[in-house]
Amino acid sequence: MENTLGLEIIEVVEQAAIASARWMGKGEKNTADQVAVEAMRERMNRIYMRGRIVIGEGERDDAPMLYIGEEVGICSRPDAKNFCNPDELIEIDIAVDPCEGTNLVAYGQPGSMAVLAISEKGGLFAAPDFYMKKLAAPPAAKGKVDINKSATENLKILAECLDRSIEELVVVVMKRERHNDLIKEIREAGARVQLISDGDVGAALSCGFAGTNIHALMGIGAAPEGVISAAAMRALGGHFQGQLIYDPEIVKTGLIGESKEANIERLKSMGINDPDKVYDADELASGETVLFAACGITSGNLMQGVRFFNGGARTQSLVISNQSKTARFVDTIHMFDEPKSLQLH
Ligand SMILES: O=C(COP(=O)(O)O)[C@@H](O)[C@H](O)[C@H](O)[C@H](O)COP(=O)(O)O
Ligand SMILES: [Mn+2]
Ligand SMILES: [Mn+2]
Repeated sequence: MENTLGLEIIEVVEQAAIASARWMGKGEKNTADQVAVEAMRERMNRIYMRGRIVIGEGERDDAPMLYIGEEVGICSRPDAKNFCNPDELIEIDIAVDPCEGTNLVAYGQPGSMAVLAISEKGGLFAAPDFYMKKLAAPPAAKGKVDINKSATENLKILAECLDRSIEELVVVVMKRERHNDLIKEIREAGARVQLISDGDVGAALSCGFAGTNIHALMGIGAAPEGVISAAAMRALGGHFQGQLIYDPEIVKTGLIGESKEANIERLKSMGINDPDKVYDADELASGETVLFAACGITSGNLMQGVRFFNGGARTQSLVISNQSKTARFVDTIHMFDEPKSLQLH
């Protein structure tokens, strides 16, 4: 599954990032998102694969493209037999966020990226469009920190695992009213907090690498992004746990239905009978093969954003595979027409 797909998905995220980056700083988040979706879908549909979107642009936006359940890839087409033998290809599930951090792109802020995760059919948790309480931490703390423990306890464990003091830890938390108590607790425990407005996939991913100066992600973000983060952390060997949040009182945004009871029913109808279950990375991304790819739209901790020059652009991407056990940073020059020069950096 991995061989050529690992290379093709780089181009998928690159094309989405380039399209979105053209709208960087223009204050139009919907356009920045839409062009990324179109570019991602267009490139994805040129891959010889039988893919199905399990996490996509679906529920929140009622999107017409890359919606949950959409079949993608040449070998999913009705006329597939003219191009490939679909029976020889395994079916794969795909989780996408063509523009993760649409606000970041629209306002020219750091940390936005085009991302996707891939596994065999059934290998990615088809998370409902709910919120998710998340805990991400570096590989050294895998299985040691625990989302059921308090932030204070986890910071003590994390400090031990990373052989540093709590004061030397940085925790990323989304700047939301629902996190006021969490932020207070982290600060009182002695750690430092990096508040972000958007983009918790990038924050989770940053925990997987030493040198980012980010040691944990705590708090509540969106569930689909949680699955994508889990896929990356599973492939990297980092820690990730997620727990669905279905009580509108907790998230304080009113975006997940009117009542806790109705949400529990909705989860049941999706086959989720234990709404409080804590999922770890191996459950959210359970497939034998898990591939993750991201391309920076605006610059972040791990990747530079898209840099346009006369006739071309330069991108930086990251592809992680649990099979080849590689985290590959890919630096690409894209030649649109005939550039007068090729930008080296
Ligand atoms: O920032 C985010 C937005 O993603 P996108 O719409 O693709 O640009 C995600 O990283 C977050 O996980 C999440 O969507 C956010 O926390 C939702 O929470 P809220 O803004 O409080 O409704
Ligand atoms: Mn997102
Ligand atoms: Mn998005």
